[in-house]
Amino acid sequence: MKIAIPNKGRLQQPVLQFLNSVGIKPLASDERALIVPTNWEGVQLVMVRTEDIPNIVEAGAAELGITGFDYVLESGVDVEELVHLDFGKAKIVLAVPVSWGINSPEEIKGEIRIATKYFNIARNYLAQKGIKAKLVKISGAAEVMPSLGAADAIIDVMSTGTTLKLHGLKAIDTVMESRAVVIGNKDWIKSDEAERINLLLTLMKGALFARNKKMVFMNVPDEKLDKVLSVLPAMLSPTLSKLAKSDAWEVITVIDEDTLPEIIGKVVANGARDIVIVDIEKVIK
Ligand SMILES: Nc1ncnc2c1ncn2[C@@H]1O[C@H](COP(=O)(O)OP(=O)(O)OP(=O)(O)O)[C@@H](O)[C@H]1O
Ligand SMILES: O=P(O)(O)OC[C@H]1O[C@H](OP(=O)(O)OP(=O)(O)O)[C@H](O)[C@@H]1O
Ligand SMILES: [Mg+2]
Repeated sequence: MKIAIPNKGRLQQPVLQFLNSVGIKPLASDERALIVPTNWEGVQLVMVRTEDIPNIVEAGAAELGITGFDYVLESGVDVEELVHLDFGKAKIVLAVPVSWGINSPEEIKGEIRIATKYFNIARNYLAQKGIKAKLVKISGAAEVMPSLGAADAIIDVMSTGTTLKLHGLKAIDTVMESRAVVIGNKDWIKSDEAERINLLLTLMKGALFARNKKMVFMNVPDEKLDKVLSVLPAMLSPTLSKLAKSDAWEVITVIDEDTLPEIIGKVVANGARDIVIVDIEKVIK
């Protein structure tokens, strides 16, 4: 089975870390190798350009691929969107010079030139909004185009907004939101690999679900148990076991990292003791 992943760029490291959390690790091979074996027998990583991954998967050259959702839309391919991931988050925005003094696309006057590498996404967006524009196709460094005079405005990817600001531009509308996604070839389900691909997808969802979640163990005296349970969330319900040598319970539960400080504060106030917090690797549902 082949999984197409970015060979460079900002998605490469998070994708490798994510695969690592699923248990797939590239085996050492020539640094310049574009097809890399992994510790999973028969699973190979195909290292290609992030924007080429949708086409490679659609063509069936790789059963699975991990890329940005923006590139999936832009390439207009017919692939399965299998698992939406929690990294590579960015927005595609319409940005104009701050000096125009406008705050929305409706305020744009006349026909403008817009530089973008998201040609198809931009064309659809402009048609939908009824904005008259000529698209200037570029392949990067969009922010410099207005000051160069190559375009009046841009449709480009933004995360912190620092690059826009640095170039005297301002986002006036969000065209789409993007993050990394696992895509699959439409025919994969019929392939010999279907069973292994399904196992892999289950592990991926498990690793994703387990992120930012902690397993929490605590001891609670019998008379405090109801009060402690009342402040605990759990996937189904907390697990309870009676401690052998005292009139107390061990309570085991899963807590979201974001809410952990608040909940730990509450259980301590309600009488829980000896609290142990551990990372969860995967949750298979
Ligand atoms: N701040 C950001 N800037 C650009 N892309 C981002 C950002 N945050 C997330 N992404 C996502 O990462 C992917 C871009 O990766 P890609 O490898 O094409 O470009 P890169 O990281 O800019 O590398 P390069 O442009 O040098 O090839 C897109 O799917 C995009 O949505
Ligand atoms: O909102 P920000 O946090 O400032 O990030 C957005 C910038 O990052 C990317 O540039 P990159 O360095 O990838 O160069 P590129 O445009 O040549 O791909 C993107 O194209 C923007 O320029
Ligand atoms: Mg880039």
